Amino acid sequence: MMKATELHARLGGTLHTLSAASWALHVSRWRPSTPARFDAEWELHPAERREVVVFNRRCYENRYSRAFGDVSYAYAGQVAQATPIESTTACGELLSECNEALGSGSDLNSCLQNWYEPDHWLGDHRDDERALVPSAPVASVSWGASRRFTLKPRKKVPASLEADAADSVPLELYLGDGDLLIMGGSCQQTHVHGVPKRRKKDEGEPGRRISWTFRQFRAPGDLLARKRKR
Ligand SMILES: O=C(O)CCC(=O)C(=O)O
Ligand SMILES: [Fe+2]
Repeated sequence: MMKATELHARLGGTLHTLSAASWALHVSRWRPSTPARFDAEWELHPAERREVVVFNRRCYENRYSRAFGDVSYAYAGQVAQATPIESTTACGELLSECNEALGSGSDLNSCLQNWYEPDHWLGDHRDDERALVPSAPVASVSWGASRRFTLKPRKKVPASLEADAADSVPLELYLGDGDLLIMGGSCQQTHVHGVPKRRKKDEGEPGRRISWTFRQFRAPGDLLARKRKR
């Protein structure tokens, strides 16, 4: 996997150091939308927000979301049924462009697409499902209205991660139309991230936003092999 500094040299943008072993690379206006493409993608949002179980309570997600990829995966207490990624869709195009951007060896293979109305948001969390390849970066592409995106050091990290989490700092970004964000290193172990509720003082006009988050799941056989070892 390419180092952060190499990726930065290749893609430009701003490289943010988050801790001794975590970083985020933000490239503005990497693959911008057009009004027609944005509207067509917006139409694809599921009719209902997903019902999820958080701390044993049923609730609805504060956004629309849909999983794409070859694998169904457990997410916030339920199993999201993933739809295969078609190469002709925006999701498919952006997935191959992200893999190309990350360089040879990159094998992102799944997507969580999110649709946000101006009053939608996403709480702090880590993309740390057990089925993900932990060393693979997480790449996201945003379209539409700019939204605040926050990365915060975890309050407590296990002893095994203390070295990686050394010098942890928070980061706040605005993700605008076409922006690429790559979270790398130990980011999913050292930090939580989220898209907070919009505030009046936030940058930009309130509007709709779509994001695609690309991640790498282990091959199913690999997951089984790991389960057996436990
Ligand atoms: O909408 C975003 O930029 C963040 C999405 C995200 O963190 C996720 O889907 O796990
Ligand atoms: Fe996430």
